[in-house]
Amino acid sequence: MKHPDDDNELFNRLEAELAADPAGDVVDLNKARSARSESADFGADRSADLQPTESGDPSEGESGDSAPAMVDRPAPAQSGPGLIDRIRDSKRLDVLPAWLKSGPEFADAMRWLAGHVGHTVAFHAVRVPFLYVPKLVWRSPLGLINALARIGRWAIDAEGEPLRQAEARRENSELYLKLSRQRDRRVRLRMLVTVLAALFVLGMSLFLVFGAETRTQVLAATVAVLMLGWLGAPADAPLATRAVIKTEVQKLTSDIVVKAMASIGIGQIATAVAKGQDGIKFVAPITREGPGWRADIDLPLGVTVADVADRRARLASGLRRPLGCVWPDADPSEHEGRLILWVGDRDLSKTGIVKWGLANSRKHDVFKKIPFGIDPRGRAQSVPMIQHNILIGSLPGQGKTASVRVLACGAAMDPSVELWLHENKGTGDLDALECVSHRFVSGIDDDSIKYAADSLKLLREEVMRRAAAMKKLPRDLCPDKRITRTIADKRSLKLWPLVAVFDECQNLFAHPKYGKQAGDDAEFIIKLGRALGVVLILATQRPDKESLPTGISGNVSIRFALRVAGQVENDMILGTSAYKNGVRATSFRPEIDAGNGYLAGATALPVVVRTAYLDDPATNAIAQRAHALRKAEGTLSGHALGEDPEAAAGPSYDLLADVAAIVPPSEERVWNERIAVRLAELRPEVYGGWKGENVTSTLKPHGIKTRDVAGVTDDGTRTTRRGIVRADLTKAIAERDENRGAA
Ligand SMILES: Nc1ncnc2c1ncn2[C@@H]1O[C@H](COP(=O)(O)OP(=O)(O)OP(=O)(O)O)[C@@H](O)[C@H]1O
Repeated sequence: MKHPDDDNELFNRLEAELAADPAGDVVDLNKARSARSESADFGADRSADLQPTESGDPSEGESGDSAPAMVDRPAPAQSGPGLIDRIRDSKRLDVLPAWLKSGPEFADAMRWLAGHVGHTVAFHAVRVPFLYVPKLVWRSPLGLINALARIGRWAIDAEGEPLRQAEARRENSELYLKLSRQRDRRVRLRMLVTVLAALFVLGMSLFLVFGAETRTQVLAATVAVLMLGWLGAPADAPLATRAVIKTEVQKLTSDIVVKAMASIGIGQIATAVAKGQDGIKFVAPITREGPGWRADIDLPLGVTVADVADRRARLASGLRRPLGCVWPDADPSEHEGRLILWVGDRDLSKTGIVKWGLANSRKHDVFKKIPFGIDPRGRAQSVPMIQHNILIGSLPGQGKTASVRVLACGAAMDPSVELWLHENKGTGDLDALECVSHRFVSGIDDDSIKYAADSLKLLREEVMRRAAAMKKLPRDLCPDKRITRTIADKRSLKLWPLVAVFDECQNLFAHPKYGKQAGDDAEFIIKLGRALGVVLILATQRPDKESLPTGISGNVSIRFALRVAGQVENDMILGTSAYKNGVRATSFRPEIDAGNGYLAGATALPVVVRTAYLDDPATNAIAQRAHALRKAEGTLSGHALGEDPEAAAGPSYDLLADVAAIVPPSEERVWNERIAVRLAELRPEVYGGWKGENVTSTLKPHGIKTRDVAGVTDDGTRTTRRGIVRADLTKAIAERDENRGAA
């Protein structure tokens, strides 16, 4: 294997540092060496350039002060940090492998090991009485003959015969006689041992036949038969077959990688390889990582990981592996030309069903990441939900709904989450979770689309309500102005996480009547709702401008693209320039790669993920657990409690929250006429045309008294008009929330 010799490199640098004379002419040792080594190729062209440098004699060039102009400074002086810095910057490899440090991965490995051992034991246990014992009995006569033959050969020293014969043929009489004498001595001794042993065996046999108990006889006969059966086994037919057959895959070597890299059409690599060089540099030994091999490679200058990712199919061909085994990746902690080439033993699509990390959990905290699937290297991948919005897209039948289901189940397992589910395909893919949904619809008809559009309208209002409510929270409770677990757990604040799923959202956004408004609302929610605990999960099978407004596709933070048709769709889901950067969901194969997609935004760099798969029974089981949890904690609401969707879908607003939103805490007293104007600005469809009297009459039932408030008119006149004190409003809101919390 070809590896860099870091020590050599360091010594070379030291040598160069010592050789460097900052004041005078210096020789760039690296260049000089490489020039020498390459002189066979470039001798004629390069000699002219190199001569002044190699000579180091200014008189050869211009005389006096005008020393030869050095284009390159000595490498160590300017080309990077010094020795200690380089050591300090060097990367430390993990003391423990990743699977030992991660609880779930360790548990997974142990489960696999236990399963493997269990399988092997069961495999052989079943075969002992039905296969292995009969085989041994069958083979025991042959075993007896084999044993006698071996003893006979040993007694007459048959193994020395070829040697003696050879010496006889060579007519080497002295050596032959020596060997013959040795044979005679041996045979005498061995015959004696054999006769004694035979007498002992005969005696034992007579004793066993005539003198021993039946149990001893049976035991001795069994041992004898089994031993003879063992000795009777033909060399090419072992008694036990393997319980597990290893799928042998060729070890990944540097030669294979170099050849493959030279074949993918990158000029610099191909030219270097044609000249007998490598073209690429291995920065670490090729090692096993997960179920595959990992090679860390420095690409030639100017070549990026994206250039290799573009040619993944060619690389797979060069490596003679299926496409689903070959995963070129960037290293986020290194430069653009550092390639991590991971070559799996098995095609990712043949991994089978990936078990969901929470399949057997009782409860989950949505503020933690939600397990989503595994990457090609077998590492668990998860998706953060709070503070994010998620966009999923693919061609039909590639696994969108399946991935939505995983995320929805993750949200459902946190009983504090309010779940709004909209599945506008009408196939009932999310029906299992209906029992825990605050709002739920499944259908493609106009009513179902309207329901989903109403949800977005309601969510928009909810976002505004939450913004006002967050403003009022004391700084110590909410230092970052964003929802935390502590805030979410204070039920009276009504700021718990709200996860709204819109599966097949192209049917909503492209709807002639409701689509435009729904798109605007969704964009508003995506931009503002993140910090307020409102999470949108949108899945579409038609990522184009009409079906997915650019305001949405441009603002979501987490993106998951399963197979898509082309560059435009790819970039709509994964973000601008994703395709150009080599993140290409077009490379997934139809159907075969269902469930495999590029996940962007959840990790530093986009990563390929095979999602966990929850079939109907698994989803049902999770939904039932989530229902029981919500029931126990009293968080079932809306649709799950059988509330009338129409009533919930009607226009709704919270007057007190709205007044609190438009009267800043610094304004202790405010005229009602000013409240009316500001309310009309905030929500014209609700408060348009209101006067001070409307404010007076609607606030009265909430216990907020209107009184005379001194103030200054817009033209500067001091006067007194009817208004409210803000402290009364705050008190009324607190009382109301307390009552609701108690209910
Ligand atoms: N993670 C996965 N692992 C294994 N198989 C999967 C996975 N995801 C999806 N599949 C397979 O792909 C099929 C289609 O999945 P799904 O219904 O989620 O696709 P879709 O993209 O939502 O399709 P449509 O757009 O037609 O609704 C599933 O029935 C399943 O067989």
